[in-house]
Amino acid sequence: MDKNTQQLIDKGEMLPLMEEFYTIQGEGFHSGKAAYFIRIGGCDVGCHWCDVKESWDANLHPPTKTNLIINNATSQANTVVVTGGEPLMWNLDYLTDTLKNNNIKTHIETSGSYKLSGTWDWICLSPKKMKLPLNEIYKITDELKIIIVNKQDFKFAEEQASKVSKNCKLFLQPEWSKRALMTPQIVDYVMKNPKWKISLQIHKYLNIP
Ligand SMILES: C[S@@+](CC[C@H](N)C(=O)[O-])C[C@H]1O[C@@H](n2cnc3c(N)ncnc32)[C@H](O)[C@@H]1O
Ligand SMILES: Nc1nc2[nH]cc(C(=O)O)c2c(=O)[nH]1
Ligand code: SF4
Ligand SMILES: [Mg+2]
Repeated sequence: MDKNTQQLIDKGEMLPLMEEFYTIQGEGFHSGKAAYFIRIGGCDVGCHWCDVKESWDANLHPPTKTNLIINNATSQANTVVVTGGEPLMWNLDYLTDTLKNNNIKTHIETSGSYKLSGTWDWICLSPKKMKLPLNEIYKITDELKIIIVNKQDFKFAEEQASKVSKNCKLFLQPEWSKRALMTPQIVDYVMKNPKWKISLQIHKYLNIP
């Protein structure tokens, strides 16, 4: 990569964009809400069940001018969800400052394993055992979303819930390929522990992006 592109990436004026699409938020607290998704490439967390492994190698996703992404988003939506890959691998200050100047709500989906950048109206933290969130994000996270792959993940969920603020919304989401086995266990767990809610990936049931 040339020096100029690298400098623009460092300033957040370019980002390795994988895809952008206007859809319905399918997960968690804002499930059902129309939102423009910006998926930035690059992730080194390595969840074996990740549903966007194509995002992992940032080099496969061309550096794109952040202003172009912003223009596309603001012409279509009033809420943007920044996801990846792991979006916090990149400087998101320029993206979110400009979106907010345009009165767009900024939401992020993150594992929290990199330093926070950007200004957020909504932070959805989905911690991963292989690369835990940095401590700084727990207290400011609006929503904790734990992926349930097996029974041990309920214990992990409670450990992670003990670190967030008391106002943080708590969600358990079945890992997609294990949903037949784990969804009934989540239903049972939520009825016994009603501080949690279940989050289904409704976009996958609706066959939308
Ligand atoms: C693809 S990740 C990208 C953002 C960030 N890397 C993260 O993990 O939060 C977006 C959301 O999808 C969840 N997710 C990924 N693969 C999944 C799967 N197979 N089943 C259920 N949820 C999944 C993640 O835990 C995260 O909450
Ligand atoms: N519709 C829809 N909702 C989503 N919520 C979180 C997603 C993500 O991949 O981060 C996602 C996604 O990929 N599609
Ligand atoms: S942290 Fe997110 S993007 Fe990275 S592997 Fe895990 S689910 Fe996929
Ligand atoms: Mg997804």
